[in-house]
Amino acid sequence: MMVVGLTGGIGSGKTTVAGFFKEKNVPIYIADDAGKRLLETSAEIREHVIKLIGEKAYTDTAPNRKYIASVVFKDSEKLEALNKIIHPAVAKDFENWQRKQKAAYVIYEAAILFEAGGYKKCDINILVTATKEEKLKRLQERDQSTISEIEARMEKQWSDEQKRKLADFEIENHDLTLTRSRVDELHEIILKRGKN
Ligand SMILES: CC(C)(COP(=O)(O)OP(=O)(O)OC[C@H]1O[C@@H](n2cnc3c(N)ncnc32)[C@H](O)[C@@H]1O)[C@@H](O)C(=O)NCCC(=O)NCCS
Ligand SMILES: Nc1ncnc2c1ncn2[C@@H]1O[C@H](COP(=O)(O)OP(=O)(O)OP(=O)(O)O)[C@@H](O)[C@H]1O
Repeated sequence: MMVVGLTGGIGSGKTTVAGFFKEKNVPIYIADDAGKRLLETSAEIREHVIKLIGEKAYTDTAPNRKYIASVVFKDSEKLEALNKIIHPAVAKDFENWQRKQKAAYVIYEAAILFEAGGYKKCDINILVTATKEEKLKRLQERDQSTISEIEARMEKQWSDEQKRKLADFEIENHDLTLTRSRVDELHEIILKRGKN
């Protein structure tokens, strides 16, 4: 079974594109969601995160995501250490999930697919892009984030130029109708590759 990596900068439309593949009954694994779930449920991760970020990282048993974000997105070392805690657990969780899937291919959607090296385990890698203006507008509408909060995250991610060098395909996600037809096209290409 092939693994297709799907990534893109914050607000580029990764989750939206993953939804279009889901409509074609392609199993979708959202790494961000797995990271969130493990942060909430793994006692081992909780212990490591509190050691790294302090007691305020959790209120009772729930992770304080806003607080953790406020620390790590302005401290590259702490972000890297947090990634080292969460990513291996997500990789194991993905392998268990993938074993249960019955499909020609699955999608592994991850915000930092290239930065964290996950693309090396994928047979094909798709990059979703949009203009900075589009991303800022979408995120302000979706999350009511401030521009500085969004830019703090953008600075911790590679540029589209860097990602393009490692991507097999790009989806320029401007008009949703065109994006949907691009997904249809890539779906056929992926199925053909799987047959060869
Ligand atoms: C710091 C955390 C708690 C902030 O949670 P929050 O709910 O505010 O953000 P969320 O997880 O929904 O991420 C929103 C967006 O932020 C960006 N982002 C998240 N993690 C990272 C990271 N490690 N590096 C760069 N950008 C990131 C991505 O564009 C992501 O789509 C969370 O992002 C986190 O645990 N990140 C580190 C682990 C990780 O890399 N998770 C994502 C893949 S497993
Ligand atoms: N082509 C588009 N036109 C208009 N709005 C869009 C388009 N694509 C996505 N959106 C909207 O922009 C917001 C961000 O899209 P989405 O959540 O898919 O991005 P993402 O890359 O997964 O973001 P994150 O990195 O935060 O997870 C959502 O509210 C989504 O509905």
